Amino acid sequence: AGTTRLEQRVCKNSVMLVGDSGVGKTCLLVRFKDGAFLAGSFISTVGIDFRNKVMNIDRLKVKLQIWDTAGQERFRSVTHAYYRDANALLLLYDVTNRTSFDNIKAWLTEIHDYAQQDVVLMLLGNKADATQQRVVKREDGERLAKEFGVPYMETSAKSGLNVELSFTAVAKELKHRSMKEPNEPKFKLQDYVNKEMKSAGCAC
Ligand SMILES: Nc1nc2c(ncn2[C@@H]2O[C@H](COP(=O)(O)OP(=O)(O)OP(=O)(O)O)[C@@H](O)[C@H]2O)c(=O)[nH]1
Repeated sequence: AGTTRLEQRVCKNSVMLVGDSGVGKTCLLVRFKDGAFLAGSFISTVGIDFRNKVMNIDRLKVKLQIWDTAGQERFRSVTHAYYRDANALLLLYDVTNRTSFDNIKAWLTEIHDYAQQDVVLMLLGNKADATQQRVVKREDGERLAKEFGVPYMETSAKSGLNVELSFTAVAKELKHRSMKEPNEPKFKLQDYVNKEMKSAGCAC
């Protein structure tokens, strides 16, 4: 008695997906939650929506409440209100859309203005499967991420590339922050992601 069994502890967190309209936020969430890709016509998110997912991280249940925001400008005031409750943000651009990449700096300003100072943040270059239409090089994404000190990787909601990994990395960081075991080394999100991609033999 008195000892908390690690498996029974639940760590609850809110993760928010942000980025321009059409970058693939809804598709990324659906791929992560249901393992499927929403092919066909593009239905823009209205306002905000959320889905829950429980992940097992180092024998601990990490409950993620994932908020899918509308990228369209006209819903910006709605999403602003949700930033302060977010523990983590996945900021997406579309590698086939230069404007969505150029807008990342504006998104970072918005995050700075509205989100918690210590929010876990990761930049994702989505639609990495679309090699023919690609206009933003991986190196450009890497450079930008480095400039702002944000972990980064490319994803594809269509092929599933790095989708699980991006959410796992964020969940691990959140778990480490809230329930660090004594003598546990500090978790470095970018190092974890790099290691996982390397062991998966990812050429990206
Ligand atoms: N090739 C490819 N297409 C994708 C990918 N992810 C999303 N798409 C397509 O991009 C379009 C927009 O996807 P959504 O997920 O609805 O975009 P969103 O960011 O949620 O857009 P808003 O709700 O308006 O903010 C859809 O036509 C998707 O099929 C991907 O990884 N690869």
